[in-house]
Amino acid sequence: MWEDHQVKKPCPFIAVEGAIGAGKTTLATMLAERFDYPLLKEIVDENPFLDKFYQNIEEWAFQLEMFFLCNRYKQLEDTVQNYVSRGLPVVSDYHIYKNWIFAQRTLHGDKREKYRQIYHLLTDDLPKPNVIVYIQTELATLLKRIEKRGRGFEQDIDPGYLERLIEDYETAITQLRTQEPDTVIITIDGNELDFVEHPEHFEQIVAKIKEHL
Ligand SMILES: Nc1ncnc2c1ncn2[C@@H]1O[C@H](COP(=O)(O)OP(=O)(O)OP(=O)(O)O)[C@@H](O)[C@H]1O
Ligand SMILES: Nc1nc(=O)c2ncn([C@H]3C[C@H](O)[C@@H](CO)O3)c2[nH]1
Repeated sequence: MWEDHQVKKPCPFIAVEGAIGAGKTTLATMLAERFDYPLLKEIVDENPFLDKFYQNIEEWAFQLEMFFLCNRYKQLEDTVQNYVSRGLPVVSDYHIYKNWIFAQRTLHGDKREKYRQIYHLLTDDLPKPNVIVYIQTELATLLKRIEKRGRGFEQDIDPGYLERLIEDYETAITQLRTQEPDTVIITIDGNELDFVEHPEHFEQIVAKIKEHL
């Protein structure tokens, strides 16, 4: 029974975030299994714009960002309906804010402004994750992981683009801490903690998350 002074914690809605290849899908999958929560996973293989985008970012950015936004909006709408609004936990390998992080990097001028308006219209009233697990990584780690995963269209990604995204993520996480003070943000050192090879590293992450559930 809850005493008066106890505050009931919200149902876990956990998002794993980090730059390209940081290990979001890997960690989110492991967490979903460990906590026995459903996993909300990004669809990559059916994206018709990704390889074109990496060949010519200027030309394809708007189509790609809109595609990601609409897809994630639909996925999250379903997730809210099936889980969040029913008080059921869920773990996701992205946070919707990621759309705006990327769009600010890839879109400029009029297109960015149009995107910004649509982004807010679609996402402002969506329930947001209450726990963010942020995998912080340096460039060398990302390059290694991208190579290891071996997706053809990512092999020629400009390291400068990744470097800027690492900085964009740092800025975004700092902003989220201020804008959403009730959201728990757990930062993981993705260079030092290897939750794939070292079970004890995974246990450390699980223990940290459990403190907030
Ligand atoms: N801690 C880790 N140690 C070693 N390899 C890892 C680790 N985390 C992920 N990997 C490997 O790195 C690659 C990228 O991982 P993953 O697909 O989970 O990244 P992601 O952040 O979801 O990527 P994206 O941004 O493209 O969605 C995969 O081959 C995965 O097996
Ligand atoms: N431009 C852009 N905007 C996004 O919202 C976005 N989300 C993911 N990605 C890229 C990273 C991986 O290559 C690949 C799989 O995550 O897709 C994105 N690229």
